[in-house]
Amino acid sequence: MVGGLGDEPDVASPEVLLCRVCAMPGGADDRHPGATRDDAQTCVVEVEHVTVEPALEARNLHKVFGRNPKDAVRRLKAGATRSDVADAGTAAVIDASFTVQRGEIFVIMGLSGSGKSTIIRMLNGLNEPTAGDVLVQGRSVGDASPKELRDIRRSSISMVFQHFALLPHRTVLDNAAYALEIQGVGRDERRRRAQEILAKVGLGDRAEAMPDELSGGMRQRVGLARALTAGTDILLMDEAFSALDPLIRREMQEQLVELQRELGRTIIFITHDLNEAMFLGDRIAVMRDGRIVQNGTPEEILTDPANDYVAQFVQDVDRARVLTAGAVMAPAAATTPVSAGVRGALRVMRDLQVGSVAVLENRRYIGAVTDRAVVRAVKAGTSDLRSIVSSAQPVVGPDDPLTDVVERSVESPIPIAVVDDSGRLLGTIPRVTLLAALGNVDPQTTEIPIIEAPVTVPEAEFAQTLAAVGESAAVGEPVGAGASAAPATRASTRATNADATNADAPTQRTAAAATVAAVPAASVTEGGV
Ligand SMILES: Nc1ncnc2c1ncn2[C@@H]1O[C@H](COP(=O)(O)OP(=O)(O)OP(=O)(O)O)[C@@H](O)[C@H]1O
Repeated sequence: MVGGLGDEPDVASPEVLLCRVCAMPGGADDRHPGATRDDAQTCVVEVEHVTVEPALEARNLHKVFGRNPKDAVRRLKAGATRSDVADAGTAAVIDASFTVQRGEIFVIMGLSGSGKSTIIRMLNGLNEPTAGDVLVQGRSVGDASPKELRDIRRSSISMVFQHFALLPHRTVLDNAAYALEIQGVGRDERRRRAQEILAKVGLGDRAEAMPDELSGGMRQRVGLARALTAGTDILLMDEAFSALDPLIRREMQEQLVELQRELGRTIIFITHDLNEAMFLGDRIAVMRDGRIVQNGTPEEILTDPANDYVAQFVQDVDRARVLTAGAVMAPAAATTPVSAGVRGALRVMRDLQVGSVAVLENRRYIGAVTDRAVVRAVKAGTSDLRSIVSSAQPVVGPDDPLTDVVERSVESPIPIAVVDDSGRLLGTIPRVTLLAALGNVDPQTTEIPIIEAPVTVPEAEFAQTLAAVGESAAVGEPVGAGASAAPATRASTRATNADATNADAPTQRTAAAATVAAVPAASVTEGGV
Protein backbone atom coordinates (compact mmCIF):
# COMPACT_ATOMS: atom_id res chain seq x y z
CA MET A 1 0.00 0.00 0.00
CA VAL A 2 1.42 3.33 -0.98
CA GLY A 3 1.03 6.23 1.41
CA GLY A 4 2.56 9.52 2.42
CA LEU A 5 4.66 10.30 5.42
CA GLY A 6 1.71 12.24 6.71
CA ASP A 7 -0.45 9.11 7.00
CA GLU A 8 -1.29 8.08 10.52
CA PRO A 9 0.41 4.79 11.34
CA ASP A 10 -2.08 1.99 11.87
CA VAL A 11 -2.40 1.74 15.63
CA ALA A 12 -3.84 -1.75 15.60
CA SER A 13 -0.98 -3.30 13.67
CA PRO A 14 2.75 -2.90 14.20
CA GLU A 15 3.10 -0.99 10.93
CA VAL A 16 5.26 2.08 10.68
CA LEU A 17 6.01 4.19 7.66
CA LEU A 18 9.40 3.72 6.13
CA CYS A 19 10.91 5.56 3.24
CA ARG A 20 11.69 2.99 0.59
CA VAL A 21 14.59 5.06 -0.70
CA CYS A 22 16.40 5.64 2.53
CA ALA A 23 14.67 3.19 4.91
CA MET A 24 14.26 5.88 7.55
CA PRO A 25 11.09 5.79 9.65
CA GLY A 26 8.77 8.66 8.83
CA GLY A 27 7.28 11.02 11.39
CA ALA A 28 3.53 11.31 11.92
CA ASP A 29 3.31 14.55 10.02
CA ASP A 30 6.68 15.31 8.60
CA ARG A 31 9.57 13.88 6.66
CA HIS A 32 11.95 11.40 8.19
CA PRO A 33 14.51 12.80 10.64
CA GLY A 34 17.42 14.48 8.97
CA ALA A 35 15.79 14.75 5.55
CA THR A 36 15.65 18.01 3.69
CA ARG A 37 12.45 19.33 2.16
CA ASP A 38 13.68 18.07 -1.20
CA ASP A 39 14.19 14.58 0.22
CA ALA A 40 10.71 14.76 1.65
CA GLN A 41 9.27 15.33 -1.78
CA THR A 42 10.92 12.17 -3.02
CA CYS A 43 10.00 10.26 0.08
CA VAL A 44 6.35 11.19 -0.02
CA VAL A 45 6.20 9.63 -3.47
CA GLU A 46 8.26 6.63 -2.57
CA VAL A 47 7.11 5.66 0.89
CA GLU A 48 4.95 2.68 1.54
CA HIS A 49 3.70 0.82 4.57
CA VAL A 50 6.37 -1.66 5.52
CA THR A 51 5.72 -3.96 8.41
CA VAL A 52 8.51 -3.60 10.91
CA GLU A 53 8.36 -6.09 13.71
CA PRO A 54 8.60 -4.31 17.05
CA ALA A 55 11.27 -5.64 19.39
CA LEU A 56 8.66 -6.65 21.91
CA GLU A 57 4.93 -6.46 22.53
CA ALA A 58 2.99 -7.07 25.71
CA ARG A 59 -0.66 -7.83 24.99
CA ASN A 60 -3.20 -7.52 27.82
CA LEU A 61 -0.88 -9.13 30.32
CA HIS A 62 -2.39 -10.23 33.62
CA LYS A 63 -0.64 -12.00 36.45
CA VAL A 64 -2.46 -13.07 39.57
CA PHE A 65 -0.73 -15.03 42.33
CA GLY A 66 -2.92 -17.03 44.70
CA ARG A 67 -5.82 -19.34 45.02
CA ASN A 68 -8.00 -18.55 42.07
CA PRO A 69 -6.10 -16.58 39.42
CA LYS A 70 -8.49 -17.25 36.53
CA ASP A 71 -11.50 -16.06 38.50
CA ALA A 72 -9.58 -12.96 39.56
CA VAL A 73 -8.70 -12.17 35.94
CA ARG A 74 -12.32 -12.59 34.88
CA ARG A 75 -13.36 -10.06 37.52
CA LEU A 76 -10.48 -7.70 36.69
CA LYS A 77 -11.52 -7.74 33.04
CA ALA A 78 -15.00 -6.70 34.19
CA GLY A 79 -13.49 -3.67 35.94
CA ALA A 80 -12.61 -4.93 39.43
CA THR A 81 -9.59 -3.44 41.18
CA ARG A 82 -6.65 -5.15 42.82
CA SER A 83 -8.27 -4.91 46.24
CA ASP A 84 -11.66 -6.11 44.92
CA VAL A 85 -10.11 -9.45 43.94
CA ALA A 86 -7.90 -9.88 47.00
CA ASP A 87 -10.01 -12.87 48.09
CA ALA A 88 -8.96 -14.72 44.90
CA GLY A 89 -5.28 -13.76 44.91
CA THR A 90 -2.74 -10.94 44.48
CA ALA A 91 -3.23 -9.16 41.18
CA ALA A 92 0.39 -8.24 40.50
CA VAL A 93 -0.21 -7.08 36.90
CA ILE A 94 -3.53 -6.05 35.40
CA ASP A 95 -4.11 -5.67 31.67
CA ALA A 96 -0.67 -4.34 30.72
CA SER A 97 -0.22 -3.65 27.01
CA PHE A 98 2.69 -1.88 25.36
CA THR A 99 4.94 -2.06 22.34
CA VAL A 100 8.67 -1.52 22.43
CA GLN A 101 10.25 -0.55 19.12
CA ARG A 102 13.73 -1.64 18.15
CA GLY A 103 16.46 0.61 19.45
CA GLU A 104 14.20 2.22 22.03
CA ILE A 105 14.82 2.64 25.75
CA PHE A 106 11.48 1.80 27.31
CA VAL A 107 11.21 2.39 31.03
CA ILE A 108 8.69 0.79 33.36
CA MET A 109 8.39 3.00 36.40
CA GLY A 110 6.38 2.59 39.59
CA LEU A 111 6.56 2.36 43.34
CA SER A 112 7.42 -0.81 45.18
CA GLY A 113 4.71 -3.42 44.69
CA SER A 114 3.26 -1.81 41.55
CA GLY A 115 4.09 -4.88 39.45
CA LYS A 116 7.27 -3.95 37.57
CA SER A 117 9.31 -7.05 38.38
CA THR A 118 6.39 -9.32 37.62
CA ILE A 119 6.03 -7.73 34.19
CA ILE A 120 9.70 -8.08 33.37
CA ARG A 121 9.65 -11.72 34.46
CA MET A 122 6.76 -12.34 32.10
CA LEU A 123 8.66 -10.67 29.26
CA ASN A 124 11.39 -13.29 29.29
CA GLY A 125 9.15 -16.20 30.22
CA LEU A 126 10.25 -16.59 33.85
CA ASN A 127 6.66 -15.97 34.95
CA GLU A 128 3.80 -17.38 32.95
CA PRO A 129 1.03 -14.81 32.44
CA THR A 130 -2.38 -15.70 33.88
CA ALA A 131 -3.80 -14.08 30.73
CA GLY A 132 -2.36 -12.22 27.77
CA ASP A 133 0.79 -12.82 25.78
CA VAL A 134 4.27 -11.48 25.08
CA LEU A 135 5.70 -11.36 21.56
CA VAL A 136 9.46 -11.14 21.23
CA GLN A 137 10.35 -10.04 17.70
CA GLY A 138 7.00 -11.43 16.63
CA ARG A 139 7.40 -14.80 18.38
CA SER A 140 4.84 -15.64 21.06
CA VAL A 141 6.46 -16.46 24.38
CA GLY A 142 3.22 -18.06 25.56
CA ASP A 143 3.16 -20.54 22.68
CA ALA A 144 6.87 -21.32 22.86
CA SER A 145 8.02 -24.81 23.86
CA PRO A 146 10.65 -25.01 26.63
CA LYS A 147 13.31 -25.38 23.96
CA GLU A 148 12.04 -22.39 21.97
CA LEU A 149 11.88 -20.37 25.17
CA ARG A 150 15.53 -21.16 25.90
CA ASP A 151 16.32 -20.14 22.37
CA ILE A 152 14.47 -16.81 22.73
CA ARG A 153 16.34 -16.11 25.98
CA ARG A 154 19.68 -16.99 24.46
CA SER A 155 19.31 -15.21 21.17
CA SER A 156 16.95 -12.30 21.88
CA ILE A 157 16.86 -11.22 25.53
CA SER A 158 19.51 -10.74 28.18
CA MET A 159 19.05 -9.47 31.68
CA VAL A 160 21.03 -7.12 33.92
CA PHE A 161 20.23 -7.40 37.62
CA GLN A 162 20.48 -4.93 40.47
CA HIS A 163 22.92 -7.13 42.34
CA PHE A 164 25.33 -7.78 39.50
CA ALA A 165 25.20 -11.59 39.83
CA LEU A 166 28.84 -11.95 38.79
CA LEU A 167 30.70 -15.23 39.09
CA PRO A 168 33.10 -14.51 41.96
CA HIS A 169 35.87 -16.90 40.94
CA ARG A 170 36.14 -15.71 37.36
CA THR A 171 37.99 -12.71 36.04
CA VAL A 172 36.17 -9.67 34.73
CA LEU A 173 36.91 -10.84 31.18
CA ASP A 174 35.55 -14.34 31.77
CA ASN A 175 32.47 -12.90 33.44
CA ALA A 176 31.90 -10.61 30.47
CA ALA A 177 32.38 -13.54 28.09
CA TYR A 178 30.11 -15.88 30.04
CA ALA A 179 27.01 -15.58 27.84
CA LEU A 180 29.10 -16.37 24.76
CA GLU A 181 30.52 -19.42 26.52
CA ILE A 182 26.95 -20.64 27.11
CA GLN A 183 26.26 -20.02 23.43
CA GLY A 184 29.23 -22.26 22.57
CA VAL A 185 31.44 -19.54 21.07
CA GLY A 186 35.15 -20.54 21.04
CA ARG A 187 37.50 -19.24 23.74
CA ASP A 188 39.55 -16.81 21.66
CA GLU A 189 36.56 -15.38 19.86
CA ARG A 190 34.51 -14.87 23.01
CA ARG A 191 37.42 -13.27 24.87
CA ARG A 192 38.05 -10.94 21.93
CA ARG A 193 34.41 -9.86 21.82
CA ALA A 194 34.20 -9.48 25.60
CA GLN A 195 37.37 -7.38 25.63
CA GLU A 196 35.86 -5.10 22.99
CA ILE A 197 32.72 -4.53 25.06
CA LEU A 198 34.73 -4.08 28.28
CA ALA A 199 36.60 -1.26 26.55
CA LYS A 200 33.25 0.34 25.65
CA VAL A 201 32.08 0.31 29.28
CA GLY A 202 35.40 1.75 30.46
CA LEU A 203 36.90 -1.42 31.90
CA GLY A 204 39.35 -2.29 29.16
CA ASP A 205 42.26 -2.20 31.60
CA ARG A 206 40.55 -4.28 34.33
CA ALA A 207 39.93 -7.41 32.28
CA GLU A 208 42.10 -9.63 34.46
CA ALA A 209 40.79 -8.29 37.80
CA MET A 210 38.54 -10.40 40.02
CA PRO A 211 35.03 -9.05 40.84
CA ASP A 212 35.85 -8.46 44.52
CA GLU A 213 38.64 -6.09 43.51
CA LEU A 214 36.12 -3.77 41.87
CA SER A 215 33.85 -1.01 43.18
CA GLY A 216 30.08 -1.40 42.96
CA GLY A 217 29.92 0.81 39.87
CA MET A 218 32.60 -1.23 38.15
CA ARG A 219 30.85 -4.48 38.99
CA GLN A 220 27.65 -3.17 37.50
CA ARG A 221 29.63 -2.26 34.39
CA VAL A 222 30.77 -5.88 34.17
CA GLY A 223 27.13 -6.97 34.49
CA LEU A 224 26.25 -4.60 31.67
CA ALA A 225 29.20 -5.80 29.57
CA ARG A 226 28.09 -9.40 30.05
CA ALA A 227 24.60 -8.57 28.80
CA LEU A 228 25.95 -6.56 25.87
CA THR A 229 28.46 -9.23 24.91
CA ALA A 230 25.63 -11.76 24.62
CA GLY A 231 24.68 -9.85 21.46
CA THR A 232 20.92 -10.06 22.05
CA ASP A 233 18.82 -7.25 20.68
CA ILE A 234 16.83 -6.78 23.90
CA LEU A 235 18.28 -5.97 27.30
CA LEU A 236 16.05 -6.21 30.36
CA MET A 237 17.45 -4.15 33.22
CA ASP A 238 15.75 -4.59 36.59
CA GLU A 239 16.63 -1.71 38.94
CA ALA A 240 20.11 -2.16 37.51
CA PHE A 241 21.53 1.05 39.00
CA SER A 242 19.59 1.21 42.25
CA ALA A 243 22.41 -0.18 44.39
CA LEU A 244 24.89 2.45 43.18
CA ASP A 245 25.64 5.69 44.94
CA PRO A 246 24.16 8.79 43.26
CA LEU A 247 27.24 10.02 41.40
CA ILE A 248 28.14 6.62 39.99
CA ARG A 249 24.51 6.06 39.19
CA ARG A 250 24.38 9.27 37.18
CA GLU A 251 27.54 8.25 35.35
CA MET A 252 26.08 4.84 34.53
CA GLN A 253 22.89 6.40 33.22
CA GLU A 254 24.86 8.64 30.90
CA GLN A 255 26.99 5.75 29.75
CA LEU A 256 23.94 3.59 29.09
CA VAL A 257 22.42 6.27 26.88
CA GLU A 258 25.69 6.59 24.98
CA LEU A 259 26.06 2.84 24.57
CA GLN A 260 22.51 2.54 23.40
CA ARG A 261 23.13 5.21 20.76
CA GLU A 262 26.26 3.46 19.63
CA LEU A 263 25.01 -0.13 19.69
CA GLY A 264 21.32 0.46 18.93
CA ARG A 265 20.06 -2.22 21.33
CA THR A 266 16.52 -2.25 22.67
CA ILE A 267 16.47 -1.67 26.41
CA ILE A 268 13.60 -2.27 28.82
CA PHE A 269 14.59 -0.63 32.07
CA ILE A 270 12.77 -0.94 35.37
CA THR A 271 13.09 1.70 38.04
CA HIS A 272 11.18 3.25 40.91
CA ASP A 273 13.05 6.53 40.40
CA LEU A 274 11.20 8.95 38.13
CA ASN A 275 14.26 11.12 37.53
CA GLU A 276 16.09 8.06 36.27
CA ALA A 277 13.09 7.12 34.14
CA MET A 278 12.88 10.60 32.67
CA PHE A 279 16.56 10.72 31.86
CA LEU A 280 16.80 7.28 30.27
CA GLY A 281 13.45 6.67 28.69
CA ASP A 282 12.43 7.32 25.11
CA ARG A 283 9.09 6.27 26.52
CA ILE A 284 7.93 5.53 30.03
CA ALA A 285 5.12 3.34 31.31
CA VAL A 286 4.02 4.55 34.74
CA MET A 287 2.52 1.77 36.89
CA ARG A 288 0.22 1.93 39.87
CA ASP A 289 -1.33 -1.01 41.69
CA GLY A 290 -0.64 -3.41 38.83
CA ARG A 291 -1.91 -1.18 36.04
CA ILE A 292 -0.11 1.04 33.54
CA VAL A 293 -1.65 4.44 34.21
CA GLN A 294 0.31 6.36 31.55
CA ASN A 295 2.56 5.43 28.66
CA GLY A 296 4.31 8.35 26.98
CA THR A 297 7.49 10.27 26.31
CA PRO A 298 9.14 11.99 29.27
CA GLU A 299 7.94 15.34 27.96
CA GLU A 300 4.36 14.10 27.60
CA ILE A 301 4.38 12.76 31.12
CA LEU A 302 5.90 15.95 32.46
CA THR A 303 3.72 18.40 30.59
CA ASP A 304 0.52 16.39 30.33
CA PRO A 305 0.21 13.92 33.21
CA ALA A 306 -2.69 11.51 32.75
CA ASN A 307 -4.06 11.89 36.26
CA ASP A 308 -3.41 13.37 39.70
CA TYR A 309 -1.27 10.41 40.68
CA VAL A 310 1.19 11.00 37.82
CA ALA A 311 1.01 14.76 38.32
CA GLN A 312 2.04 14.33 41.94
CA PHE A 313 4.86 12.09 40.90
CA VAL A 314 6.31 14.52 38.39
CA GLN A 315 6.25 17.46 40.77
CA ASP A 316 9.76 16.78 41.97
CA VAL A 317 11.28 15.87 38.64
CA ASP A 318 14.45 17.66 37.64
CA ARG A 319 12.90 19.45 34.67
CA ALA A 320 16.18 20.92 33.50
CA ARG A 321 17.42 17.43 32.78
CA VAL A 322 14.30 16.24 30.99
CA LEU A 323 13.02 19.14 28.91
CA THR A 324 14.94 20.12 25.82
CA ALA A 325 15.58 23.49 24.24
CA GLY A 326 13.40 22.52 21.28
CA ALA A 327 10.48 21.74 23.57
CA VAL A 328 10.34 25.15 25.22
CA MET A 329 11.64 27.55 22.57
CA ALA A 330 9.47 30.27 21.10
CA PRO A 331 9.42 31.24 17.44
CA ALA A 332 12.00 33.96 16.91
CA ALA A 333 9.85 37.05 16.56
CA ALA A 334 12.53 39.65 15.97
CA THR A 335 15.00 38.86 13.23
CA THR A 336 16.70 40.97 10.63
CA PRO A 337 18.95 40.10 7.71
CA VAL A 338 22.45 41.46 8.14
CA SER A 339 21.98 43.27 4.82
CA ALA A 340 19.27 45.47 6.40
CA GLY A 341 22.03 47.26 8.27
CA VAL A 342 21.92 48.99 11.62
CA ARG A 343 18.89 51.09 10.78
CA GLY A 344 16.97 48.01 9.71
CA ALA A 345 17.70 46.41 13.07
CA LEU A 346 16.59 49.53 14.90
CA ARG A 347 13.34 49.64 12.94
CA VAL A 348 12.59 46.03 13.92
CA MET A 349 13.23 46.86 17.55
CA ARG A 350 11.02 49.93 17.38
CA ASP A 351 8.17 48.15 15.62
CA LEU A 352 8.24 45.04 17.79
CA GLN A 353 9.22 46.81 21.00
CA VAL A 354 12.06 44.45 21.76
CA GLY A 355 15.50 45.03 23.23
CA SER A 356 17.48 42.74 20.96
CA VAL A 357 17.21 41.23 17.54
CA ALA A 358 18.63 38.10 15.93
CA VAL A 359 20.75 38.74 12.86
CA LEU A 360 20.57 36.31 9.95
CA GLU A 361 22.69 35.80 6.89
CA ASN A 362 21.44 33.39 4.22
CA ARG A 363 18.86 32.31 6.83
CA ARG A 364 21.63 31.31 9.23
CA TYR A 365 21.99 32.82 12.66
CA ILE A 366 25.14 34.89 12.99
CA GLY A 367 24.50 36.52 16.37
CA ALA A 368 22.37 39.16 18.01
CA VAL A 369 22.44 42.90 18.58
CA THR A 370 21.07 44.81 21.54
CA ASP A 371 19.12 48.04 21.39
CA ARG A 372 21.95 49.87 23.15
CA ALA A 373 24.54 48.78 20.63
CA VAL A 374 22.27 49.63 17.71
CA VAL A 375 21.34 53.10 19.00
CA ARG A 376 25.00 53.82 19.67
CA ALA A 377 25.96 52.69 16.17
CA VAL A 378 23.24 54.75 14.46
CA LYS A 379 24.32 57.84 16.39
CA ALA A 380 27.93 57.19 15.44
CA GLY A 381 26.94 56.99 11.77
CA THR A 382 27.76 53.28 11.47
CA SER A 383 25.59 51.46 8.97
CA ASP A 384 27.24 48.01 8.88
CA LEU A 385 25.26 45.72 11.17
CA ARG A 386 27.84 42.95 11.02
CA SER A 387 30.39 45.14 12.79
CA ILE A 388 28.26 45.26 15.94
CA VAL A 389 26.83 41.75 15.93
CA SER A 390 27.87 39.91 19.00
CA SER A 391 28.82 36.47 17.73
CA ALA A 392 29.58 35.48 21.29
CA GLN A 393 25.86 35.14 21.93
CA PRO A 394 25.19 31.66 23.25
CA VAL A 395 23.41 29.15 21.02
CA VAL A 396 22.05 25.70 21.76
CA GLY A 397 20.73 22.81 19.69
CA PRO A 398 17.08 21.72 19.85
CA ASP A 399 17.96 18.49 21.66
CA ASP A 400 20.12 20.12 24.31
CA PRO A 401 18.72 19.76 27.82
CA LEU A 402 17.62 22.86 29.68
CA THR A 403 20.58 22.43 32.04
CA ASP A 404 22.75 23.63 29.15
CA VAL A 405 20.36 26.47 28.39
CA VAL A 406 20.44 27.61 32.02
CA GLU A 407 24.24 27.76 31.94
CA ARG A 408 24.21 29.82 28.75
CA SER A 409 21.46 32.05 29.98
CA VAL A 410 23.62 33.07 32.93
CA GLU A 411 26.20 34.32 30.43
CA SER A 412 23.78 36.56 28.54
CA PRO A 413 20.56 38.49 29.16
CA ILE A 414 19.67 38.09 25.49
CA PRO A 415 17.36 35.17 24.70
CA ILE A 416 19.27 32.02 23.84
CA ALA A 417 19.15 31.15 20.15
CA VAL A 418 18.21 27.58 19.21
CA VAL A 419 19.85 26.60 15.94
CA ASP A 420 19.90 23.41 13.90
CA ASP A 421 23.01 21.63 12.62
CA SER A 422 23.31 23.97 9.67
CA GLY A 423 23.08 27.08 11.83
CA ARG A 424 19.47 27.95 10.98
CA LEU A 425 17.56 29.74 13.68
CA LEU A 426 14.75 27.50 14.95
CA GLY A 427 13.60 29.67 17.84
CA THR A 428 14.72 31.47 20.94
CA ILE A 429 14.41 31.00 24.68
CA PRO A 430 13.99 34.18 26.67
CA ARG A 431 14.94 33.84 30.32
CA VAL A 432 11.38 34.18 31.51
CA THR A 433 10.33 31.26 29.32
CA LEU A 434 13.13 29.25 30.82
CA LEU A 435 11.97 30.08 34.32
CA ALA A 436 8.38 29.18 33.51
CA ALA A 437 9.44 25.85 32.02
CA LEU A 438 11.72 24.97 34.92
CA GLY A 439 9.29 26.14 37.54
CA ASN A 440 6.33 24.06 36.37
CA VAL A 441 4.19 27.14 36.76
CA ASP A 442 0.72 26.22 37.93
CA PRO A 443 -1.81 26.61 35.11
CA GLN A 444 -3.98 28.66 37.46
CA THR A 445 -1.19 31.11 38.07
CA THR A 446 -1.62 34.35 36.22
CA GLU A 447 1.61 36.00 37.17
CA ILE A 448 5.23 35.10 36.68
CA PRO A 449 7.62 36.41 39.33
CA ILE A 450 9.52 39.58 38.50
CA ILE A 451 12.81 38.94 36.80
CA GLU A 452 15.86 41.13 36.74
CA ALA A 453 15.61 44.44 34.94
CA PRO A 454 16.32 44.19 31.24
CA VAL A 455 19.12 46.13 29.63
CA THR A 456 17.31 48.42 27.25
CA VAL A 457 17.38 52.00 26.14
CA PRO A 458 14.41 54.26 26.88
CA GLU A 459 11.60 53.83 24.37
CA ALA A 460 11.69 57.38 23.12
CA GLU A 461 15.28 56.99 22.12
CA PHE A 462 14.42 54.54 19.32
CA ALA A 463 12.17 57.04 17.62
CA GLN A 464 14.40 60.01 18.34
CA THR A 465 17.44 58.22 16.99
CA LEU A 466 15.65 57.17 13.84
CA ALA A 467 14.17 60.67 13.43
CA ALA A 468 17.62 62.18 13.84
CA VAL A 469 18.89 60.19 10.88
CA GLY A 470 15.89 61.05 8.75
CA GLU A 471 13.76 57.94 9.37
CA SER A 472 10.00 58.29 9.67
CA ALA A 473 7.98 56.78 12.51
CA ALA A 474 6.31 53.41 12.23
CA VAL A 475 3.44 53.25 9.74
CA GLY A 476 0.30 54.87 11.09
CA GLU A 477 2.02 56.25 14.17
CA PRO A 478 3.40 59.66 14.87
CA VAL A 479 7.02 59.73 15.98
CA GLY A 480 7.14 58.85 19.62
CA ALA A 481 3.89 56.89 19.66
CA GLY A 482 5.87 53.73 20.25
CA ALA A 483 7.46 55.42 23.20
CA SER A 484 4.22 56.36 24.84
CA ALA A 485 2.69 52.99 24.14
CA ALA A 486 5.72 51.15 25.25
CA PRO A 487 5.64 51.14 29.02
CA ALA A 488 2.43 49.16 29.06
CA THR A 489 4.19 46.46 27.07
CA ARG A 490 7.82 46.63 27.97
CA ALA A 491 7.64 47.44 31.64
CA SER A 492 5.24 44.63 32.30
CA THR A 493 6.65 41.60 34.03
CA ARG A 494 3.28 39.95 34.15
CA ALA A 495 2.42 37.11 31.90
CA THR A 496 -0.64 35.00 31.76
CA ASN A 497 0.15 31.34 31.83
CA ALA A 498 -3.38 30.12 31.33
CA ASP A 499 -2.55 28.25 28.14
CA ALA A 500 0.63 26.74 29.45
CA THR A 501 -0.76 23.33 30.17
CA ASN A 502 -3.50 23.16 27.59
CA ALA A 503 -4.71 19.60 27.99
CA ASP A 504 -5.99 19.56 24.43
CA ALA A 505 -2.64 20.44 22.93
CA PRO A 506 -1.95 17.75 20.33
CA THR A 507 1.71 17.25 21.18
CA GLN A 508 4.02 18.19 23.97
CA ARG A 509 5.89 20.43 21.62
CA THR A 510 2.72 22.34 20.96
CA ALA A 511 2.04 22.40 24.66
CA ALA A 512 5.48 23.79 25.28
CA ALA A 513 4.97 26.33 22.54
CA ALA A 514 1.78 27.34 24.31
CA THR A 515 3.79 27.98 27.44
CA VAL A 516 6.00 30.20 25.43
CA ALA A 517 3.21 31.91 23.60
CA ALA A 518 1.66 32.72 26.93
CA VAL A 519 4.51 34.94 28.05
CA PRO A 520 4.99 37.52 25.32
CA ALA A 521 4.98 40.55 27.56
CA ALA A 522 7.61 39.18 29.84
CA SER A 523 9.75 38.07 26.94
CA VAL A 524 9.59 41.60 25.64
CA THR A 525 10.78 42.75 29.03
CA GLU A 526 13.76 40.56 28.44
CA GLY A 527 14.47 42.46 25.28
CA GLY A 528 13.23 39.28 23.71
CA VAL A 529 14.17 38.27 20.25
N1 LIG B 1 5.57 -14.97 43.73
C1 LIG B 1 4.67 -14.17 44.26
N2 LIG B 1 3.68 -14.64 45.04
C2 LIG B 1 2.75 -13.84 45.56
N3 LIG B 1 2.72 -12.52 45.37
C3 LIG B 1 3.67 -11.97 44.62
C4 LIG B 1 4.70 -12.75 44.03
N4 LIG B 1 5.50 -11.92 43.32
C5 LIG B 1 5.02 -10.68 43.48
N5 LIG B 1 3.91 -10.70 44.26
C6 LIG B 1 3.10 -9.56 44.62
O1 LIG B 1 2.73 -8.87 43.44
C7 LIG B 1 2.75 -7.48 43.64
C8 LIG B 1 3.69 -6.84 42.63
O2 LIG B 1 5.04 -7.25 42.94
P1 LIG B 1 6.29 -6.87 42.07
O3 LIG B 1 7.48 -7.50 42.71
O4 LIG B 1 6.03 -7.18 40.65
O5 LIG B 1 6.32 -5.29 42.24
P2 LIG B 1 7.52 -4.28 41.95
O6 LIG B 1 6.88 -3.07 41.40
O7 LIG B 1 8.56 -4.94 41.15
O8 LIG B 1 8.05 -4.00 43.40
P3 LIG B 1 9.58 -3.81 43.89
O9 LIG B 1 10.04 -2.50 43.30
O10 LIG B 1 9.45 -3.76 45.37
O11 LIG B 1 10.33 -4.98 43.39
C9 LIG B 1 3.17 -7.26 45.07
O12 LIG B 1 2.02 -7.08 45.85
C10 LIG B 1 3.86 -8.55 45.46
O13 LIG B 1 3.75 -8.80 46.81
